Amino acid sequence: MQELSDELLIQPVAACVRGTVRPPGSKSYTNRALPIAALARGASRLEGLLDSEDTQVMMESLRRLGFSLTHRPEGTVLEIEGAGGTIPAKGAELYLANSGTSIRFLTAMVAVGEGTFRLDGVERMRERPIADLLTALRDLGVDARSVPENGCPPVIVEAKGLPGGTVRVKGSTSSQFLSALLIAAPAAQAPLTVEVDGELVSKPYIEMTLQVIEAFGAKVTRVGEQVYRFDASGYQGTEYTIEPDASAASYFFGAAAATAGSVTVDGLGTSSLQGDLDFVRVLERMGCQVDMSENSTSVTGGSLIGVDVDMGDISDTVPTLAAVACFAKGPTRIRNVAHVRVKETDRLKALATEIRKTGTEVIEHPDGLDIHPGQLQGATFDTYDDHRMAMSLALLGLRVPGVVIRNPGCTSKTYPDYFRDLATLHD
Ligand SMILES: O=C(O)C1=C[C@@H](OP(=O)(O)O)[C@@H](O)[C@H](O)C1
Ligand SMILES: C=C(OP(=O)(O)O)C(=O)O
Repeated sequence: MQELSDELLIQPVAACVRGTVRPPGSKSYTNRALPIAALARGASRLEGLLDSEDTQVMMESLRRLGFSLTHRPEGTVLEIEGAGGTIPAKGAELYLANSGTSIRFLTAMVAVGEGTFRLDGVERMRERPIADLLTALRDLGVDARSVPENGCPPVIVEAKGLPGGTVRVKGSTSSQFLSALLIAAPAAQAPLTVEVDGELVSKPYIEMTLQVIEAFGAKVTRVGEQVYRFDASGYQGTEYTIEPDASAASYFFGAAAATAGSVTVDGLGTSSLQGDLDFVRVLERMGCQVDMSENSTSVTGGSLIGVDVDMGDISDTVPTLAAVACFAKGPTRIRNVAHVRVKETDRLKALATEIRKTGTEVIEHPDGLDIHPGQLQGATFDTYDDHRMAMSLALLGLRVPGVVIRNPGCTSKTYPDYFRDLATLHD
């Protein structure tokens, strides 16, 4: 873990960034593999997992739920003894900080157990919606409710097993509600069919969820477009390797683009299902060269042109693009990402506020941003306790002198060593 003070001055590169990086394990895969391994029969061994706040709160919660987790000295290897579709603890209080995946996945998971489970997080978590998931659980017969009755945490689940049947869930605010039900479904008491009700944001995460479910031996039948049937036969423990995080990789690709440099990300290539790897296709449209092999991806920057892009499927990379767009010739329009207003912070408002400090004109739309690049000046950026604000705004400092990141330690949510790794690319 890096020691960081309250403010970090970003050193501009002399010419451009160059090098190879391997970001830490994927948060999304780690936080799927952990609850699934806990629900499985027998032991699992997870390799390459992410060790950061979002995964620590998941691991700590699984311990509180009575599961046995053993970290190997290698750090990124963990062994976990599954309980065959049950929850050992008869009730627990779980603290999930500001980890959306953790609180959503665990809210559905604890329904398979017995007892009273309370799930809560930081102040901001108490503003992040979970109502659509609670509604779906109640429709299935689970007593699950928002304590303040505003559709947000804290949440209480009075569990007595997850019934089978058919359930519809809304996915227009977050895909995590659907993923949560899919993860719990193989441990239901009877066959369960899960259907998406209406529009679904962040779609690629659903393929990731299904991939992990199947890797742990559960059978899922795709009955129709966004209709999934499970036969309640449960999960089987296994050895599972987690690839690097594609959202984290976006900052290094962004660094190559912003400085007309060249960066290779090791461990992520054509074989990856992580939607955020498609961020490189946006950079390609802006004028970068992208080279992908099965297990690595390289981006080489050149002169950049602005783009008009729908980021609904890859919304965690909105802050990265917003930063890179400041170096392009011509405006960039980011569309279809109203759902980023309910993440760690309202990212559209926060990005507009902070990027304007550089002298760039930014227009905030209900579902996106317009960025009109101009002469850039240094600025001290507030980061709103949002790891992605800190990681993306730092890219501006690679070229603009005087960029300071406030509370750089907030990257510990998903990437504690981010600034150390970014510094390895300096020329
Ligand atoms: O399922 C996942 O692992 C995630 C889904 C996305 O959330 P939404 O579906 O809420 O957009 C993404 O923003 C988050 O970082 C991780
Ligand atoms: C939105 C994010 O995370 P989560 O929803 O899991 O808190 C993120 O990592 O950008």
